[in-house]
Amino acid sequence: MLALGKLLELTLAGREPAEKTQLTVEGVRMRWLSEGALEVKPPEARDNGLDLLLSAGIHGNETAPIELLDRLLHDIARGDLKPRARILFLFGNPEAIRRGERFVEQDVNRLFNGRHELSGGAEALRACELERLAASFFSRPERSRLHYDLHTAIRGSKIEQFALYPWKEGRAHSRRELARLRAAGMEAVLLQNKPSIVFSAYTYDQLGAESFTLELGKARPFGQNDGVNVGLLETRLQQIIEGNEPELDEGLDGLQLFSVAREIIKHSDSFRLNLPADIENFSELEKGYVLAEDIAQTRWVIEEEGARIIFPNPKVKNGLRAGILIVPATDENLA
Ligand SMILES: O=C(O)CCC(=O)N[C@@H](CCC(=O)O)C(=O)O
Ligand SMILES: [Zn+2]
Repeated sequence: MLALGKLLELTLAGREPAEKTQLTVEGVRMRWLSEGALEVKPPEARDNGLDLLLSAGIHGNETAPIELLDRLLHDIARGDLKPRARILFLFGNPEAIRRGERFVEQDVNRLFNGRHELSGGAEALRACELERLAASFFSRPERSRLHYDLHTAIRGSKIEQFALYPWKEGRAHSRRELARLRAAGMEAVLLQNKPSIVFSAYTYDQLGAESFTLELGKARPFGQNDGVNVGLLETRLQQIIEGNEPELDEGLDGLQLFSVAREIIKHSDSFRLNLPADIENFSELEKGYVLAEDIAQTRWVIEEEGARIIFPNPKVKNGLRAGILIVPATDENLA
């Protein structure tokens, strides 16, 4: 296999490759751009006009998605997977990946859309670099742009695999992309309804890509991901890469849709979340339940019918999201 196919090994070792560009037997050009960043370019005659950004390891302990991208890259480097799409592979937070931790000082996925400019440190610089790499990759006009930012969650989930679809004023969520996600094994999609500071929101909002955060299961260390079944997603990604994806109809085939009712923001060290430590994502919450309490007698009381909680995390820094309250949504506003 070509050395550049070993992007993960290089990243884990903190090494730069001796040769920055290599050609596979199929004439596919692989170009190392920076730590954890590799561009794959099919020969001109085979290029189908899709620019596909695949990122993982924005959180360093979420290893199943990193292993998935590593397998795809190996297959390309060996000539077993023959891309028709141009692809950018990104391992988001190399130092956190090496340490097996969500982040070192700051959560990189809270530093996009301008936020990295408001702070310093290695992770703010990395968020800036990831924005620059994505912007340069998605700078070619007249091409389709697709970004999947792959994650696993801190806790178990009543709905194992789901996507979060960013929001932008005046732009409708695409039914076709939802059908594609369903075919890739996603069981639910959270349709966002306000701007956000995560990576997928940046590429959606600023770079015009169809972008998603995908949650694939529970976060575990490298080599312990048998319980995370990425089979359907892996097959669909191989098809997208090779440009032989089966026709998608517009049916959503049981895909559950949710929208955000409220984001629970932790304002102070007095913040208390009234949920058991082992609560699963998508757990339902009764009307009237006091979900959280914070400084100055602030109380978060459930008022919504059919409310559920995802990503509850009282340990986040003050000012950040400590959970999302979601409610069922319909498909009526899809384009
Ligand atoms: O399990 C958790 O609490 C977090 C899992 C995770 O990292 N999720 C992403 C979602 C990004 C988005 O909102 O699109 C995150 O919190 O960064
Ligand atoms: Zn994550």
